[in-house]
Amino acid sequence: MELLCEGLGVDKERLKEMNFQEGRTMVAHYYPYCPQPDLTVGIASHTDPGVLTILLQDQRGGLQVKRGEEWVDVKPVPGALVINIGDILQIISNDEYKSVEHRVFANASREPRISFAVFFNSSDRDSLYGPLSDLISPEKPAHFRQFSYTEYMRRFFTKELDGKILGKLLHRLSGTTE
Ligand SMILES: O=C(O)CCC(=O)C(=O)O
Ligand SMILES: [Fe+2]
Repeated sequence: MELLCEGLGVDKERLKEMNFQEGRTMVAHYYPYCPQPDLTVGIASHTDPGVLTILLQDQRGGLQVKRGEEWVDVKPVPGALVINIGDILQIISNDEYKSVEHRVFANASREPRISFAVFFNSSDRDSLYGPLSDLISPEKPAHFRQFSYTEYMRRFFTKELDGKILGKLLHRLSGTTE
């Protein structure tokens, strides 16, 4: 978190106040062998809703991230952690950081695929979030409106996972703010 604040040039107390460490959740994923991997997916394309995700994947592979219009394999490296930027970081950084769209193929290998993710989310569900005031200026107005985490998660879970939903939900510049 301190590195993030340094990168953004904002006071580290600003992120501490948001209690993202306390709102962390760990999830274990188990992808069983899929005999017809061309007919389905492991996890459909999505961005993670929180601030950051730390992910440990095993050696089977299958995780991809979207770079521009291209899907790129995230090759498993023993002992390496994958850090994903989530939607909330994109919002509070006023688009300085972009959340990453990713997906997982169905597991074609006979052995199950296992991954562990730690999601850093807000623990304070009712406070209002939006771009940090230090990052807003006449040259760079707020790209997102204010919202509570409860509102954001309700919208996240009532939409199907379909690529990047954040722009459609809260982005002021896209013309589709709901
Ligand atoms: O299993 C993986 O490698 C990715 C899991 C994931 O994207 C998620 O839990 O949000
Ligand atoms: Fe994810």
